Amino acid sequence: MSTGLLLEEVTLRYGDGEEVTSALDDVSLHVGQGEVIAVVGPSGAGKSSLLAVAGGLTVPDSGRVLVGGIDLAGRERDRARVRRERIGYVFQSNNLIPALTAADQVRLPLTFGRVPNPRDPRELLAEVGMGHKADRRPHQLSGGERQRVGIARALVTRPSVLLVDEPTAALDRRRSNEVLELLVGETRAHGMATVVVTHDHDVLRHCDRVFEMVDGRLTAGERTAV
Ligand SMILES: Nc1ncnc2c1ncn2[C@@H]1O[C@H](COP(=O)(O)OP(=O)(O)OP(=O)(O)O)[C@@H](O)[C@H]1O
Repeated sequence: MSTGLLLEEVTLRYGDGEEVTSALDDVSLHVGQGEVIAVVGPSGAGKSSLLAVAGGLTVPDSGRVLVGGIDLAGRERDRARVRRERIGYVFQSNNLIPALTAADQVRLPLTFGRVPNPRDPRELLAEVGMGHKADRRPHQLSGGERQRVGIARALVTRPSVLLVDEPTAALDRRRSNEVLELLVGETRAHGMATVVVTHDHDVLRHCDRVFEMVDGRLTAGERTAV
């Protein structure tokens, strides 16, 4: 059984006839447990498509996607369960629900269905350095603090795969580094396979490997040249 995240010869096309776009063109990738990879590339290259397929939100036209050894090719109901229990999503820092306190944001993923072995939301907030602000709402938090809450929310189900989209977009250099250190630390401590899509070159030095996506194709990239 493969662990972490495995994509095998994945293709995803949009449109038909002469208007076909290959959003993902024969993409293969293995991200091991405890490993953080970065994906960079120009706008429209297929990075969001990669996250959508890896997260079981979009079913590819061909190829296989395995999350913690589980094939996402099954029924939608099974895929929804894998999404809920095994995949964590972190988006840009403005992705919290305005009316909810930090503690309630982190609890939220546990309200959509049974989760086998959740982490304690308050303990988790303390672990990401937000224990003292657990009762605050998003507008009472800084961008970096909101991002920490978003990370805690993604971790509460103990996911095996963590998908992270532009985590530093709204942050200054110091906050960006802190958020990346947190993501890498959590990835190592909990044996997740973490994929970070980014335009921020500062992010790359925190990652174990860097990939470049161009026209739907994924290739090993250089930390400095991309
Ligand atoms: N629902 C859709 N219908 C048709 N084409 C789509 C759809 N979603 C994405 N595409 C196309 O697929 C390609 C890959 O898009 P994708 O959003 O994955 O790129 P991206 O690398 O995430 O871009 P960005 O950095 O701008 O977010 C693009 O050519 C895009 O126009």
